[in-house]
Amino acid sequence: MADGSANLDKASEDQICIGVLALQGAFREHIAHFRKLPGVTATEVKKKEDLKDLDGLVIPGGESTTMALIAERWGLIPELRSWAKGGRPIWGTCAGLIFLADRASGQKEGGQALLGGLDCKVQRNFFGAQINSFESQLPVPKQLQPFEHGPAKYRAMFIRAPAIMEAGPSVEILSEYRLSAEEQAVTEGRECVAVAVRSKQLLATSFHPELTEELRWHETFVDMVRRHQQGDKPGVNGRSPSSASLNSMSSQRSQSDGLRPADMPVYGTRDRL
Ligand SMILES: NC(=O)CC[C@H](N)C(=O)O
Repeated sequence: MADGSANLDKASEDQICIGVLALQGAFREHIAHFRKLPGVTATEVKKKEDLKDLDGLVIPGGESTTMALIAERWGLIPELRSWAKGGRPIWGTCAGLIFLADRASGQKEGGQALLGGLDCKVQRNFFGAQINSFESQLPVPKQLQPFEHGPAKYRAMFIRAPAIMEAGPSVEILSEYRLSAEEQAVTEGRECVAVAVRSKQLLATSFHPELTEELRWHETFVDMVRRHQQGDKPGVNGRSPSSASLNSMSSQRSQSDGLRPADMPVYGTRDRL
């Protein structure tokens, strides 16, 4: 009995709790992904009390103006700001990236409340309207390479997606999207935009890993959370994942290079090979 309870204590020590802002958008999909990872509890955040025991927070994709309006109406903006001030890890996907950015263009009239903290300028709807949504296979960034499993490309879903147009010196660019000649014609010849970045405890992606079978972005965020708990700095190039996350990683992937998984083939492709 005594041994059993000691094991339980150990298990709960390693357990981390990730909250996903659940006001609007793709929060259920994120929660389902996190729940596939051992040692991770994932929970919805709808009110300030839900922030209390979290180790990490995700701001999902959806519609950033609507999400900001609901958060304001429910009095959550100051609570989120003070939670973020603690330097705890936050991951913003798509609308969540807009939420985290210090500067945004293409906002609706009157703008929207941004949480800020990420020294970036994002352009809302950079890749066009809903009808222009697409998916692409992008090279796995070297910062994810320590997790050496799965294909060398990851599947990125861009849904009315923003792009990161400018990034400050503290921001590490994890992934870029190379623009086609056609796309460059409307971006004054700019060749690529950033679509995934990390800065201190913040991770931000333009695309939606939670809508694919890809788990490596979720594993990366879990690793950031564990490192933060251990008082460690966020991972830098070439560093191996924390031992706890190595233990938690699934070593098998059903995908193989070049094969599109049969999860959500909903959009046309713009592959950058
Ligand atoms: N899929 C998304 O999260 C789209 C974000 C949307 N373009 C916005 O401004 O909020």
